[in-house]
Amino acid sequence: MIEKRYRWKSEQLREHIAVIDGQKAPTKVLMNATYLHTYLRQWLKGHIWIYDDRIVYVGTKMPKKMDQCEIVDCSNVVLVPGYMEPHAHPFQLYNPQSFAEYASQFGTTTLISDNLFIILQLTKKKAFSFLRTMEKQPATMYWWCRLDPQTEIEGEEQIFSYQNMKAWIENDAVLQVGELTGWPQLLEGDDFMLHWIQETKKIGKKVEGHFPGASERTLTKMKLFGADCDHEAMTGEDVYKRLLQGYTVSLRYSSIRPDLPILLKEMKKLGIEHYDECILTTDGSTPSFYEHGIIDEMIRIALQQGVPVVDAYKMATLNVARYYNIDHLHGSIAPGRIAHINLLEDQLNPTPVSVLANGKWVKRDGKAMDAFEKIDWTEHGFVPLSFSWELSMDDLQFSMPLGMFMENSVIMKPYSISIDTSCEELSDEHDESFLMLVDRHGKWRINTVLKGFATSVKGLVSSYSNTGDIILIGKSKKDMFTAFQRMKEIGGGIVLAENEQIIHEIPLTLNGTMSSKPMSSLIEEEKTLTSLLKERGYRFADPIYTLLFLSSTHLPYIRITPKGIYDVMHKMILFPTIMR
Ligand SMILES: Nc1ncnc2[nH]cnc12
Repeated sequence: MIEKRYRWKSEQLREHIAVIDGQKAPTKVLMNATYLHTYLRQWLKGHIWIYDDRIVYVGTKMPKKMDQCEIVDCSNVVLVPGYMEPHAHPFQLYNPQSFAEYASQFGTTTLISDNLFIILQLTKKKAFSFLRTMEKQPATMYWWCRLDPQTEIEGEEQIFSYQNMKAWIENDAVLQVGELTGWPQLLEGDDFMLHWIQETKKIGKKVEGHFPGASERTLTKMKLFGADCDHEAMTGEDVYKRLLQGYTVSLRYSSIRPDLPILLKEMKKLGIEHYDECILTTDGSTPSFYEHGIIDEMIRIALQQGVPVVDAYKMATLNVARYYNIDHLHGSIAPGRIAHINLLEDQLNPTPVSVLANGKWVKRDGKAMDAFEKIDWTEHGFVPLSFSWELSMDDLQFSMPLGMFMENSVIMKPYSISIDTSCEELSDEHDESFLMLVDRHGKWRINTVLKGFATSVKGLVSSYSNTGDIILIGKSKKDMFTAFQRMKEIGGGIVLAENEQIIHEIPLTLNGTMSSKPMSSLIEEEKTLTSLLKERGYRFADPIYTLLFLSSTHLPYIRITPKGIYDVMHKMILFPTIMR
């Protein structure tokens, strides 16, 4: 439950009215502003009054009372509403706090985020306490609730129990269910999923799909079940199909699918020049992808592709707010809205020089204002991993006949292993590596071979995975062991070892899945890891996503999961895990 029953108490609303009546001074006035009015689709000139965290007036008047009011002359800037990321996965090495803090510097001050890591790792009580803490930050944090774990785990029924689902869906900070990675089950008759879709729609919240490559028929059926939006369009044709079926379409630009420029080009060719039902998402990219911006970067691409200026901004503001039914709070510079405002040097440069979030300066004249509160992670149940079990060299036995062949960063196909895996170290002459997934509590393990990952990565260990279990990949059993021992010592993380030396590590001290460091450090750590892996023969776009999705069953064709090697198309475990 959210602590506050209403966004603003009755007495606060009376104060807002008192400002208009001249009995109280606003806290800030943005004077002589040229600002984008997303309802009128025009750039207007005027003064914007803010009281605490809310815009209370826009127009040509100045307030009667101005004592202790901060007056900001905006004649040299243009103002746009704060940007909204409608589909964040705030746990790609970063954490919800570090991501929000970093995103705010680029003007993205409202995030609607995946609850996957939270629902899998925390009790409901701890999770909701964390959500309440995040509400106190200058960025606005909303959430979406998964209906499936996108992997095969024991105890799924307890995590996605009736009580848990009901509490999550009814939580005021939760705006939608999805993404529906388990939609094939729904088509096959899963009434659990259908029930929660119905309950969600009943209370006016949204349902997001996950329909890559879906046919017109599937899109129609999923629409009939209740899906509202999908972010998996990979071509202009896909966008068209989704709009035709009445979906809101999230246009994506992410580290594994940087599709936006192509989508916009192809949309134009197909005659789609109306953007009101389109929104923009970076879909949980890995840290280094965000080096040059977040949603601001997507607006820039849209402008470069010739999208009309107002539409480019609307896709990042009002369209998102309208989709989620929160346009009374977000998406425009108008009375009643939360004071998320970006100050730009120029309407063609969407990266702001100054940013107001919840009425507070989070960036001023190009400088970060340190406005975010520090989080006590331990209090919220995010602690370094501790292990009460030992890995032994006996665990590193690889006698499986079936391996996983990487088609790209995330798509894996089954193949027959023909190399000798009884040796201590595999040759650098080929691209097959040992692969093991081991329970973070040490109860089970499953070993196979991964083809295509690299030619000379000796030992890579990661506690960063879909389920939080431990992945070991490498040519050398000794180096896999060395990396594992180091990962244990640092309380979780990604560790690369070679010749029994640690050559790189990314500590992930928040349950082994997220870093507590700021994004700027993390970007460097991730870049180093990627270049070390590339030097050793990793040839795809995103090794972090490879690690995350090795056990994710929403992707074809074969996965390594806590229940065993899993055939996605036939929905069956081919080789079960071995108890240790
Ligand atoms: N389905 C998913 N789960 C977790 N992270 C993601 N990033 C992009 N898609 C994701």
